[in-house]
Amino acid sequence: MQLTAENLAARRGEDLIFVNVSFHLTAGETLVLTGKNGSGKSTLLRVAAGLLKPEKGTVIFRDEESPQGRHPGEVSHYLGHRNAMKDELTVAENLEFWQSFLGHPAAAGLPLEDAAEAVGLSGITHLPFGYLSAGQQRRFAFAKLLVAHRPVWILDEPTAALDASADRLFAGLIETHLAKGGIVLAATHQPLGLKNVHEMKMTGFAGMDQRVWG
Ligand SMILES: Nc1ncnc2c1ncn2[C@@H]1O[C@H](COP(=O)(O)OP(=O)(O)OP(=O)(O)O)[C@@H](O)[C@H]1O
Repeated sequence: MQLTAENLAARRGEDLIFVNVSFHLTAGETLVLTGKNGSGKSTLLRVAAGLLKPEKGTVIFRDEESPQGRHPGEVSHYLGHRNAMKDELTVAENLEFWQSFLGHPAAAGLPLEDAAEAVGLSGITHLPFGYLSAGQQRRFAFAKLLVAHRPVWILDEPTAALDASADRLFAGLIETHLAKGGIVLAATHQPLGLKNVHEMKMTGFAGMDQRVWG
């Protein structure tokens, strides 16, 4: 399994945000994007998730099922700054929606209550999402990644609004995903405590600088 980006460039409005961004990740690998506010981290993640068209370049996912390659958006979970949950629906209804929308019967995820337990919040999935605290909401947004299996996780500031125990819990869930051969592409200002992580420091239009972080 591999995720490859070649010479990506992206524009927001009139401005080119970055050019010549390339990376190659195989099963079990993580790329963390760092860089100051506005340097293009979210923009690159949105391009990888297929939510934004690149100005130039390609990003392709390949595995045994699709040796010719497919867009990673088809096989990714995207956790953005927002939680992508409806306040009026219960947690269970939200997760059921994502399970059927993102799920692939051949590679089922966890049952809802198991996913809730995995993020440390069993027993409250009957509550409307809007009743929950910011940290609880973020934990359930993360549970979305567990109810349907997808090999690539694209995470934009996954630990925003979380306490230290949730940071560790998310790091553990990410480690488990990587140990099973998953791929992670994440933007974060906080180290996630992962090992052997590649770092790409976004520097805006000037390009980027690649090194190992961990
Ligand atoms: N829809 C848009 N139209 C025009 N410019 C935009 C749009 N969305 C983002 N930008 C600009 O693109 C640049 C990159 O934004 P991006 O959100 O990718 O940065 P970031 O590195 O993720 O920042 P942060 O650390 O603050 O989350 C910023 O200068 C931002 O103002």
